[in-house]
Amino acid sequence: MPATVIDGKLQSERVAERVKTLASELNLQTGKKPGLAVVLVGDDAASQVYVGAKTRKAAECGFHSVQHTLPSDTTEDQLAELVDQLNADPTIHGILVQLPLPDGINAPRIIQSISAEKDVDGFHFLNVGMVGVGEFANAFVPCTPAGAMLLIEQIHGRDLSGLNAVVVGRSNIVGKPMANLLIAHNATVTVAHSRTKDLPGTVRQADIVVAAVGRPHLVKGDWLKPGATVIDVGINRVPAPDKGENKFRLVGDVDYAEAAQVAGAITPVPGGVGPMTISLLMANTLVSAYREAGLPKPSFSLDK
Ligand SMILES: Nc1nc(=O)c2c([nH]1)NC[C@@H]1CN(c3ccc(C(=O)N[C@@H](CCC(=O)O)C(=O)O)cc3)C=[N+]21
Repeated sequence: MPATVIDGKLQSERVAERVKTLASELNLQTGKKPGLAVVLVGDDAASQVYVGAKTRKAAECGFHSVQHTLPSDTTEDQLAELVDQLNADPTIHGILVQLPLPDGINAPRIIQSISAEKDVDGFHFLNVGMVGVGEFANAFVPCTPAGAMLLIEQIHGRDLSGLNAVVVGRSNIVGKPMANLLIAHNATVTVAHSRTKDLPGTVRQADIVVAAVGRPHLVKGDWLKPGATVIDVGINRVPAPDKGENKFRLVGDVDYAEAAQVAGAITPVPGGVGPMTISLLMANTLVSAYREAGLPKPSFSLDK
């Protein structure tokens, strides 16, 4: 039986609807709007697309949405100055500095200079540490792993006791926080990566596979346990000569055509984890605004 397709676009719209409702309630109660500042340095084409999508979604959710686009020759000190200004701006509850930053800018320094209370990407060491120790009440969880968890929740519920999860990839942005979230939800977690001895055999143990390595079509159908849930975090642009010269298409880290024959449930690319990332950015910003207003934290579990 072919796999259930997990509709990330639909689920992301459900999250965004809830954000929008909660933003308007905040506005009625306090006269304030959640404020999101997105900072783009340079003219990377893919980054421009993503940043535009974030700025637009924030406006759709009824936020105060600002985009700062800086030239590629911006200095690290100039960027740090902008971050300081946004840290001090009471109308801004979330700051996102789009990665990657141009060569010559110390990205870790810039990211760590964002105030932890406005770090809606969840990259500040304070947020990383809180997620690491399972202290979620005041943590911003990175948007991609948080979105992936909500999709997993649609299939397995919130308690993953007794299930084996294999995360392929150990990045600070996805793999490591993903593993922490899965552990917090009682899964038995393996983090595999390029130095893992038997990657196919390791993945075959998984009831839940999260692929986040940035290698197009790495995970094959015969790597999967039949019925497994497959969450494909990869967003790879590959040449698509069938669409014309110099045309590209997006593919995940999973060979979808093969995997869909074996998996129980699978996320597509596009239309899977990507849209969830953007909606969870809105959710984090909303939560930040509620916190600043002294209101109780809203939850974003996607009950069916
Ligand atoms: N500080 C920072 N925070 C980020 O969260 C961040 C970042 N830097 N740098 C780049 C990556 C990438 N990222 C994506 C978000 C949404 C889609 C997304 O919505 N993708 C659509 C397709 C979009 C398209 O067609 O290109 C989909 O998968 O359906 C993709 C990629 C956030 N990132």
